[in-house]
Amino acid sequence: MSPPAQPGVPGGRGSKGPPARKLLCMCSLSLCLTYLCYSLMGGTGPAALRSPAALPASAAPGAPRSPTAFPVTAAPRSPAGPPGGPGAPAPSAAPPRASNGSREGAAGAWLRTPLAPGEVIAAQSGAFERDPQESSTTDEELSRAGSPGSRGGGGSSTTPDYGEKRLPQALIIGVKKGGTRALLEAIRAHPDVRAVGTEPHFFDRNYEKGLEWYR
Ligand SMILES: Nc1ncnc2c1ncn2[C@@H]1O[C@H](COP(=O)(O)OS(=O)(=O)O)[C@@H](OP(=O)(O)O)[C@H]1O
Repeated sequence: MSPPAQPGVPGGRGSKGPPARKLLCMCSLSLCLTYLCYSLMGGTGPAALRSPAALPASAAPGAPRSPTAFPVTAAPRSPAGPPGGPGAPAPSAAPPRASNGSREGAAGAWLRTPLAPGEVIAAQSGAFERDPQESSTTDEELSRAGSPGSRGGGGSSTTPDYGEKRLPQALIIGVKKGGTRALLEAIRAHPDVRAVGTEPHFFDRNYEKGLEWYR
């Protein structure tokens, strides 16, 4: 029969409480001091004064510290992002864009090189800007060149600006949203191609108007 342990006596049952609490307090205090020192040395801005509870788990005391794990000291962004990532610049291996705005250069760049989202519009507009001397023809140009009733049939089949009106040598047929416009624009980039600007819908809507209208 052993005597009951006296509180405060080392080795006693009751003596476990106070030292454990003291140890816990010391640990907490040291953690607080560590965090305070870390904030003063490396932290800047109001976020440095956040309480540890507000920190993410990766920045909690005891977790491995790294510059990116701490929200205040964000890692400096490198000027060039990862290759292929969103917003990444075009690879340097890509052929250079034509700077003189020539049709061949722009069209070639459009056809051969992957373009950044912002470049698509510029390249396309450069590629398909047509001067009056160009052989490609749009409906608007045809109607401007001919008389108002030139498509109504019975008129002359020649225009002063574009020569003889001829039936097409090739047709692009496709379902709606099948990419026919993209195909047309790609083919139209060739200087020897004349093409209508809008779909004439001859076979499905305007067949009754006849071939004179279609020319
Ligand atoms: N190469 C290629 N690959 C995948 N998708 C492509 C391609 N070229 C064109 N498109 C898409 O086709 C849609 C336009 O098709 P159309 O020109 O036939 O449209 S229309 O019916 O004449 O209005 C249009 O789709 P939406 O943007 O959804 O309308 C184009 O983005």
